[in-house]
Amino acid sequence: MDFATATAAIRTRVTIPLSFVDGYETTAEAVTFKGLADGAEHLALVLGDPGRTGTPLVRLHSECLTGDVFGSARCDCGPQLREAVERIASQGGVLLYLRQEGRGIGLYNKLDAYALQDDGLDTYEANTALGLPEDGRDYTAAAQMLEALGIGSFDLLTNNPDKARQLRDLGVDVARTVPTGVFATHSNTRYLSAKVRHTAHTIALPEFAA
Ligand SMILES: Nc1nc2c(ncn2[C@@H]2O[C@H](COP(=O)(O)OP(=O)(O)OP(=O)(O)O)[C@@H](O)[C@H]2O)c(=O)[nH]1
Ligand SMILES: [Zn+2]
Repeated sequence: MDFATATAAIRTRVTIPLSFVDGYETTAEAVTFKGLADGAEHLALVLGDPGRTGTPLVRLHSECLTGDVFGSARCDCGPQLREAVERIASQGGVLLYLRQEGRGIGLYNKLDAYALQDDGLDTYEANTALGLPEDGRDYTAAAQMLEALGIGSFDLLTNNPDKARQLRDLGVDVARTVPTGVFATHSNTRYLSAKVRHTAHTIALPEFAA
């Protein structure tokens, strides 16, 4: 890895048994860090055996309190997170749970943006109308976490081309991107189609969402 940021170090590793409401169970090693570039409390979950298949699977999941915790149907973050845990546990790899709520603008700003969306703006236009970036995420801390964990070349589970682009620009060895699931419903179609329009996400939208 070759990026111009100080190296981060592992702070604590602790085992957490995971038990989901649908019955799926696995075990994660939760890892915390010292010296992350943005000072946030990002968390890594090491799942399965990352060295077993030769190519670990990695996901950078940005925090979404409403979707991840409360099951909000305005987005598909909750089902994506659930899918990622199982796929990574099966291949072996790491889920980076990044504290980048609302694509980096924070929870309250995201909810302000939701209110503007209810008046007709799309998810990116609403950020701009608030004087905030469409997508304020920087993945330097993610690169530091992968380096501290000793993850070399890996598959990146994402439909967002900016994640792979930023990591590669930081010198991270993304072998290939693997598409993450898209969980389209009538409630989140505007959110998904805005991703395709604004950030060229590789999402095949179902008929009702296109
Ligand atoms: N500002 C804003 N953020 C949103 C909105 N809906 C969801 N988010 C945030 O978008 C982020 C979704 O992150 P990710 O799951 O990494 O999704 P992604 O960037 O599309 O990338 P992939 O899922 O990897 O393809 C989370 O931080 C959510 O809180 C919205 O309407 N406005
Ligand atoms: Zn979400």
